[in-house]
Amino acid sequence: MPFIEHVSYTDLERLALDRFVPALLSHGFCYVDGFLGDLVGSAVLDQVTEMHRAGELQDGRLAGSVPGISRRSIRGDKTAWVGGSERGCEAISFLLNLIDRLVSVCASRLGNKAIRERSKAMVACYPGNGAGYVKHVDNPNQDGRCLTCIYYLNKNWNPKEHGGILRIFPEGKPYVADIKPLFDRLLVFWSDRRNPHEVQPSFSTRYAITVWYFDSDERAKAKKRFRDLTASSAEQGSSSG
Ligand SMILES: O=C(O)CCC(=O)Nc1cc2ccccc2cn1
Ligand SMILES: [Mn+2]
Repeated sequence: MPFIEHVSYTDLERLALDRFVPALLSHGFCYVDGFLGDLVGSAVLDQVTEMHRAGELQDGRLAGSVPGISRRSIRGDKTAWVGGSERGCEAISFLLNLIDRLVSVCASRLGNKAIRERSKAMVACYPGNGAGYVKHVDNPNQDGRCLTCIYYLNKNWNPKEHGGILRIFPEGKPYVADIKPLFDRLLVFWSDRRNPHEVQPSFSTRYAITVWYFDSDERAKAKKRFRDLTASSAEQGSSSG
């Protein structure tokens, strides 16, 4: 059996191995431009703008409502959750399939991560009224989310005029990363406390699609903790009831 000189990797695998894996291991985040190309990227944008026009994007929810503080002052996005098989989401589904393949190539090289499942896709729109998203960590308490992947859809975005920068504050690093939400840009970062981030006030309509990939072990433990929590609170309820 002759030694194989080189295994021909697809562009996607090259992207994963040469760009995303090294950057995630050293900086904790990585983004690439031209992920889908203009034609397919524009098809995704058209489907998202149609969802917005059709009123399918609703105010983003907060974990707990804080009396006296408007939700909008914390996060001003409007969102819709998409599985990908809905009618009119074919281009979004293609995007999700590509990100799935990218992450699965990365997963085997990102240490002991068993990344086998993900959330639905969250289509988000900041309406451009100055709303943003205050500094936060996506997964501060081991809920299972391991990687955050955000695909941006904003053509001719000028931060000086439109704001809307995603600022990441990488834990323990002496710098911040200012990321423009540019059309056809894919950003991936660790969802945990390594990457606090904020969306600065946006003054033009700002679209993005986010998916979270789970570490199956952490996810299973989180689900068990939740089951035990609900079981014990139900017991307390019945005993005190
Ligand atoms: O659009 C961007 O550049 C990032 C916005 C962002 O951080 N969104 C976001 C949205 C979330 C929705 C539900 C739960 C947690 C969440 C964490 N982050
Ligand atoms: Mn976030």
